[in-house]
Amino acid sequence: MQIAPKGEQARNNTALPKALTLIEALPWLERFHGKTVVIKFGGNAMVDEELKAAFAQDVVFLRYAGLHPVVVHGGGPQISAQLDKLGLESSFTNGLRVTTPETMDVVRMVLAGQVQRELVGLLNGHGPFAVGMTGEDAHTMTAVKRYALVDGEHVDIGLVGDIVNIEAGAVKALIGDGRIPVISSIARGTDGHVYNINADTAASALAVALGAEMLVVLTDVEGLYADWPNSDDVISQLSATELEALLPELASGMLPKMEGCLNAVRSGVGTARVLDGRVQHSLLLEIFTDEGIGTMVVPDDDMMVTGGLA
Ligand SMILES: Nc1ncnc2c1ncn2[C@@H]1O[C@H](COP(=O)(O)OP(=O)(O)O)[C@@H](O)[C@H]1O
Ligand SMILES: CC(=O)N[C@@H](CCC(=O)OP(=O)(O)O)C(=O)O
Repeated sequence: MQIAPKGEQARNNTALPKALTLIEALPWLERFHGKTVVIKFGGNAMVDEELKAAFAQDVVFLRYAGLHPVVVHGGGPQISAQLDKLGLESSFTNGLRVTTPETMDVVRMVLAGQVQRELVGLLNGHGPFAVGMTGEDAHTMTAVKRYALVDGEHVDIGLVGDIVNIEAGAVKALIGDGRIPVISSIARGTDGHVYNINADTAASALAVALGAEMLVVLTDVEGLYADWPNSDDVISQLSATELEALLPELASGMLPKMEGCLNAVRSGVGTARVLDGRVQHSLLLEIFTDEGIGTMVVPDDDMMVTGGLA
């Protein structure tokens, strides 16, 4: 038994700020309780063990707070490292990996066999929550071959797919069972082939199919820079129409992310956010505190609302 001297706990001046921080989360808890949040965890944000562990804590926190988190993960750098180890060439066209059948085997092995397994393991360190799957499972994601548009020409980039259908039943069943689906961006083709899908595109399509409240993309920059690479001023909020106007200027990895955000908010997702995954607990800070961090894309008619409350 431990007995505290009378009044000591109440006078303890470190307690109040902690309580106030918790109370700051109350309106957001009220707002997001029971809502689905699709979180894309980019390969570039998985830079160290501490960050990955903090990410897992945040996702489980969301689950305990009554939200329904769904994780779609990337793994581009991890795939490139493995291809390199195997002496296989790796190249990108318009931010998409040129995917030969041999490359596809490595993509599948790294995403479903390594990255997804690691995230599932970290999440399940907190309880029996995470279930890993790929878009192939239960026909969750169906794709057709995608061509890259280069100087007006359609260029063949191999087994890269565009999602044409999402069958969200399996993911919804997992959510209904209190699980946290962890999904690799691989799809079954209408032609029976297996396709490599950009993970931002997959997360966006899934957010739409699930009727998610929010799409959150964790990457390795603070958000969308207004004038990249010349300045690091981050656009904190923009409307779908404003984003659409910016798309032609965007380069490399940012293009599929912002296209995904645009597609999401134009198709009924409440907001889409790009956050710095290198900042520990950026997910919790974004969802449960008043200071929005990163870039938030809102539907055109929500543009008047500020501070993250779209
Ligand atoms: N306007 C922009 N604002 C921020 N980053 C940009 C912009 N345009 C291009 N980028 C690049 O996009 C990268 C993020 O995309 P990517 O490397 O594919 O990340 P991830 O692995 O998280 O999907 C940034 O590191 C940056 O180099
Ligand atoms: C078609 C295509 O480019 N697929 C990606 C899939 C992984 C991914 O998107 O990972 P990040 O989010 O970490 O970039 C690739 O092969 O790298």
